[in-house]
Amino acid sequence: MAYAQPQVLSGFYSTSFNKVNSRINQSKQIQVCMETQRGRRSMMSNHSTIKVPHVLTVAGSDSGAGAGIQADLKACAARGVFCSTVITAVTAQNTVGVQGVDIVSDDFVAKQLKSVLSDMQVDVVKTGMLPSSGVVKILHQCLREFPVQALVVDPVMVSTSGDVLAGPSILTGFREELLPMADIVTPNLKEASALLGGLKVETVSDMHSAAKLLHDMGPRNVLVKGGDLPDSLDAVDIFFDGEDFYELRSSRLKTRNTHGTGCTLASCIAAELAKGSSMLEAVKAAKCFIETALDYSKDIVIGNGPQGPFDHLLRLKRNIHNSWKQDRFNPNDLLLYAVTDSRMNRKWGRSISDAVKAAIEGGATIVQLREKDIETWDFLEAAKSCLQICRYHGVPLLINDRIDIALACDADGVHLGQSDMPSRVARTILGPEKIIGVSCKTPEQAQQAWIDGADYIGCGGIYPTNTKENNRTVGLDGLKAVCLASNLPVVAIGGIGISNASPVMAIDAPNLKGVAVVSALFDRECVLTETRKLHSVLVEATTKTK
Ligand SMILES: Nc1ncnc2c1ncn2[C@@H]1O[C@H](COP(=O)(O)OP(=O)(O)O)[C@@H](O)[C@H]1O
Ligand SMILES: Cc1ncc(COP(=O)(O)O)c(N)n1
Ligand SMILES: [Mg+2]
Repeated sequence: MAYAQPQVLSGFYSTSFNKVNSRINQSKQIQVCMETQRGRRSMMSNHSTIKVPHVLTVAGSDSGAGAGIQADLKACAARGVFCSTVITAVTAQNTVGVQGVDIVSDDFVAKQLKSVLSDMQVDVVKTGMLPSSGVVKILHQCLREFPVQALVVDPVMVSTSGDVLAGPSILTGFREELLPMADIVTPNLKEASALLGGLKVETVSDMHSAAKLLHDMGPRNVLVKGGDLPDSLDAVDIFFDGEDFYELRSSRLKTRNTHGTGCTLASCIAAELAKGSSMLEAVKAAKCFIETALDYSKDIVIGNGPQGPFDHLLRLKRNIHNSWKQDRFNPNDLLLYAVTDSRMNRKWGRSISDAVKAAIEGGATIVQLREKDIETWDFLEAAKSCLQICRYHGVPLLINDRIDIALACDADGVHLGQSDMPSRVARTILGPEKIIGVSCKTPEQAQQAWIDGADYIGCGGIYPTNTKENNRTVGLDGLKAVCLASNLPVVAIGGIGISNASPVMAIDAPNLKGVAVVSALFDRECVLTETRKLHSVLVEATTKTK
């Protein structure tokens, strides 16, 4: 079967996703910027207890720390998820290859599995090196006894260096026990071929066929990874959910440091699932992470062999290198901008921090506290507790108007109106590292905000709204004029919700990064559900080719 040739998108980190309709064989090109795909919906149960998203990896140890358990731990740490470990084998491994394998006994694997699963509220299990059919059987039994939210199976068989990590004896266990209970299986070309009894899997077209055949073995989703596709300019993976095929393409980085990409990809998928992402979102986020991490690490030198490890913790490194400019504000964080309103919270009987927590669980990517009618003391206390929640999830917290509150709680920045403190004065007070946003209705105001050292512009009201009295509506034309005139990223605000966010995002302006919402999230019974719905709408809108 021939598949439509996807167009390769240009630009830095331009992972692209090409949905191929399985029936009519037409393709739809969609692009996702990796930074917008951060899953942030972890599960927190109530005010005082925080449920940490938890992945359990069942895999082998790699002494060189590029792959296996070590890669899984680092990948989960990088994605903000707790990771526990059941070790199935200890390998003596470096950048040259695998010098030895010591298999952990079936009984002791069972003991580790029971220890963790019986006690630690695991959300997602991810498997890597399973060196014997006995281990596959034990895992199958344990997962029946202790069911988890999702199972990610990376059917590791041979290392990149060509050394065997699990022999053909495990194939039956995979086919009969693990794949039918898997939510996703992520074979590379060789593994897909082995699972399919030696079928040739060498081209993108072969990968489509393999994904379909593997899906028939029972897993809910299949990702056939094309890291080893010969002569491919892109790193192409094929995702099949049983209905549609997606070609996930990212630029192929020229680097020797690709040892552990498969383990990392599967762990990232597991981590995103544990945080509440859908499968496709999780896979896209994981693919984007690999591309960024490989690019960041392409020139590092560890070891003398042909297969180096890469650096998973690039974010921490960036901080160490003090390049704060990249880290302090990411314009893509404007995607789903939640603005609180104390009146609405009172109406629905929830605290500010409960509202913020639910919005973040639903996918809010930045939060602004806009509390017009509370005492300073109460505002500061609320800001402190919201900041704790935001920091935990890596979501920036801004304060509306009140520079004093922002400074007192060390929030990430402020949002200012045209009649508040001018942004150039705010910048001198707050210093270079804080985020400053400014509300603008006209191209002139947008130009001024840039001159004054703001980081982003809030443009609105787009549609009529009751949240802000006497607020002139600028409409989609006004938004477009501001975007065109602005050197800064823009977030649209005013009367936007699930039903009308798509046309806003569809205006042809690359610096329009997202929508800010008040009532659509907070004047509703369930903030979490509404935020989730809006998040899906925005992800869909930003991934469609304009
Ligand atoms: N040089 C590369 N540049 C960009 N992405 C890559 C590169 N090599 C592998 N990948 C990606 O890393 C992930 C793991 O793929 P692969 O290397 O095929 O699996 P495995 O490590 O299990 O053999 C895939 O998403 C693949 O596209
Ligand atoms: C313990 C262990 N698990 C998995 C892999 C596969 O990783 P890669 O395919 O990148 O070599 C590995 N080399 N070692
Ligand atoms: Mg690899």
